[in-house]
Amino acid sequence: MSGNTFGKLFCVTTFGESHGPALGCIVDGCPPGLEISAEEIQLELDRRKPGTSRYTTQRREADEVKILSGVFEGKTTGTPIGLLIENTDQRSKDYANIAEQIRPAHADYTYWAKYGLRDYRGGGRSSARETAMRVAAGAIAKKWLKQQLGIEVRGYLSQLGPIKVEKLDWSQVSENPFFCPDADKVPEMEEYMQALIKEGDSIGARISVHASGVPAGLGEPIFDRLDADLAHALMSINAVKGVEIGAGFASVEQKGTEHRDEITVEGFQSNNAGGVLGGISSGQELIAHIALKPTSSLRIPGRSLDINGNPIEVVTTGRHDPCVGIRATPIAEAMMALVLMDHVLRQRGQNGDVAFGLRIPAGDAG
Ligand SMILES: Cc1cc2nc3c(=O)[nH]c(=O)nc-3n(C[C@H](O)[C@H](O)[C@H](O)COP(=O)(O)O)c2cc1C
Ligand SMILES: C=C(O[C@@H]1CC(C(=O)O)=C[C@@H](OP(=O)(O)O)[C@H]1O)C(=O)O
Repeated sequence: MSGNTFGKLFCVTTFGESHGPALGCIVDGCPPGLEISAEEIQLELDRRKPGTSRYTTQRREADEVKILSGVFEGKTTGTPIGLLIENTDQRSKDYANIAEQIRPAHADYTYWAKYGLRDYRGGGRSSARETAMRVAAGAIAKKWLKQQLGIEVRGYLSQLGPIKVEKLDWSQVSENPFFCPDADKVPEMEEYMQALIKEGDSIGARISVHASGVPAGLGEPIFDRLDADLAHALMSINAVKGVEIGAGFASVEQKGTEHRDEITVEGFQSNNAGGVLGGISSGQELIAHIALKPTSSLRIPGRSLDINGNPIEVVTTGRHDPCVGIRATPIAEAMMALVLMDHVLRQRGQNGDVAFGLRIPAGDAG
């Protein structure tokens, strides 16, 4: 298997390269009867697409999605859903000069080592352009989760380089190109990015994703723990170098009395667990964070080798995101939604829709 499919009962396979004619995916396992339209999927794709602000890659793609199969008279039929997006603004000639060069920190070297050839036009298959299809599939999962269980998956930019976001106002997230939930931080981010773009350098970022309305009991106890599947899904996004669930690495400095989420009749009093205990959802908000590395394609010269091992100085042309994290929020949301839908279907398959045992309120902590 070539590792292009994600999920067990709800599976997504993607195909396509950044500069090929099109990108596509097959979404398999979606139950019949879900009302879904290309327009609804488009709304999610428009949140991710390139070229929408001066702080992202200037490649202009409409990312217009076509539904090829699996939907009849506006409803899913239960058969594979085929989705397609045509590439329209490739400008592959911009990459001719790096066809035989290895960009440090991109996938050029490892694709060459594994396959002995690579599509150098843009990042080829390794370009995050592929994530458009994950967002399209995620739109289906989001709609189904909301309709079936009232689950809502939302994300935001929680840090851009040195700028940390402390305030979480969900109404602000869609009001700025950064997905920043604190309006007061936006001017600082703009100023930071303008200086960075002038320099020609790039920067890392942190994205946080929450799912509300997740019932207790989703997940598996051992290998396919909900948190393990979530970490897998989020780590599979290009440029992700770290995943945290709940308190994550801050747990290292916590004492047990601080970390344990105490329970009263009102519910959980905190959410350090991030909504998962023993690999199974606790009914609290499911919370994850990801660290994205700075973009590797830079116009500032850097030392490297060509594919024959000769020392070179790489200068990358083409159109690139100065901070890939700025566009990663819808992708992280999509991956969380895909995991949740898969686990809801698995729970129903094994246990029916029955809620067993005590239900503890999520509490104010989420
Ligand atoms: C939304 C998004 C946009 C990206 N844009 C670029 C880009 O414009 N240029 C680039 O070199 N890398 C970009 N990347 C990162 C590369 O896709 C990634 O570094 C590459 O696939 C190598 O994989 P790795 O970083 O996960 O090891 C982007 C990643 C994401 C998630
Ligand atoms: C086109 C998109 O972003 C691209 C992600 C990307 C990369 O290396 O990941 C590199 C750039 O494109 P190319 O593949 O042409 O080098 C970005 O513009 C997109 O997200 O739709």
